[in-house]
Amino acid sequence: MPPIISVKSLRKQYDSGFEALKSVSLDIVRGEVFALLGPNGAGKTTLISTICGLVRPTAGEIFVGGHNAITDFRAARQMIGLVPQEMPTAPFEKVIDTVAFSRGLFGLPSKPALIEEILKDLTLWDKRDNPIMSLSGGMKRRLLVAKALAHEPAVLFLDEPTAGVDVELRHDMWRLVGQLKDRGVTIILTTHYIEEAEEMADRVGVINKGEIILVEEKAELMRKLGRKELTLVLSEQLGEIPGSLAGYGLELSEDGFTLTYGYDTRAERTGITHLLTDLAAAGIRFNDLNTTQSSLEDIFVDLVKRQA
Ligand SMILES: Nc1ncnc2c1ncn2[C@@H]1O[C@H](COP(=O)(O)OP(=O)(O)OP(=O)(O)O)[C@@H](O)[C@H]1O
Repeated sequence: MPPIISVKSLRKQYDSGFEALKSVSLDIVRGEVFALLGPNGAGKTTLISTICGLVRPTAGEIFVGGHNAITDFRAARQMIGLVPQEMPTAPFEKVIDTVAFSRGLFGLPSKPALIEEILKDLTLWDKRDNPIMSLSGGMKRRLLVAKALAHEPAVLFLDEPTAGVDVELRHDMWRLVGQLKDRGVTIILTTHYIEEAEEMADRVGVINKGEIILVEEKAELMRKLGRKELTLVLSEQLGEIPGSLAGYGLELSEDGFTLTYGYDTRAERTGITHLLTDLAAAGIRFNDLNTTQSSLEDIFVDLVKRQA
């Protein structure tokens, strides 16, 4: 199946001369949830804004559902719903009117049953006749999603959907993304919260300094780069790691009471049995042990650091 979005050698140089995107190429698979991760200033918003036609690229091509987003802007834009980070100001407008208006902007006939369904899905139906300014922060966020869905887009962009919201709303957003995906909507979200990508994404792309440095299935990424750590809490303080254990690459904590052993989760032989035998031979005893697996967060920080 052809990708629903295809970005080819996209460059964006702002008028200041700053190059925010350096030859970015990326395909988005129909129906997937794609999380775009990157530190502040990496180019996430620039990339999204360029695909959505809000920022003009300096070079490169963008196709949305096969439509060239530059020469056939209207057809491409029609397929996209964009949930921005902030509410455009129309404080006195009624909730239901603003959502209906968003649909009208695309020149589509009104469809009250659809607007009702969207507002109900987003638990805003009871507030439909209230002015926007009377909504709580969380409701305003949901209203932004409702507006973006009003013209029945095939692709939904969520720019930092849960920045600065409480835990409950964050989980609501995650559930909502799941429901939309089930209905076949392709979702692209930017986030600083790795936990969010870990929770929702099928694939993860990492952007840093205007370049996509990695695109991978989330599960594959965690399998490939994931490391496990075995931590041993020692019974007695250890001054230094004995020479007989030098080959394991152990780390001794400053207080001399914790030994950490990192191993590759893919390795067939992790060496733990040998390590424990060698520890016993060296007379090192421990009271407790635990293992931890590196999270997507560790992997991400490591990747970005490597490129610094
Ligand atoms: N209109 C502009 N003119 C000049 N430079 C800009 C403009 N907009 C963005 N930039 C620069 O381009 C770079 C990428 O910005 P962008 O907003 O795309 O990053 P981001 O990854 O979305 O960051 P954040 O996570 O902080 O939102 C930044 O260095 C930013 O200062």
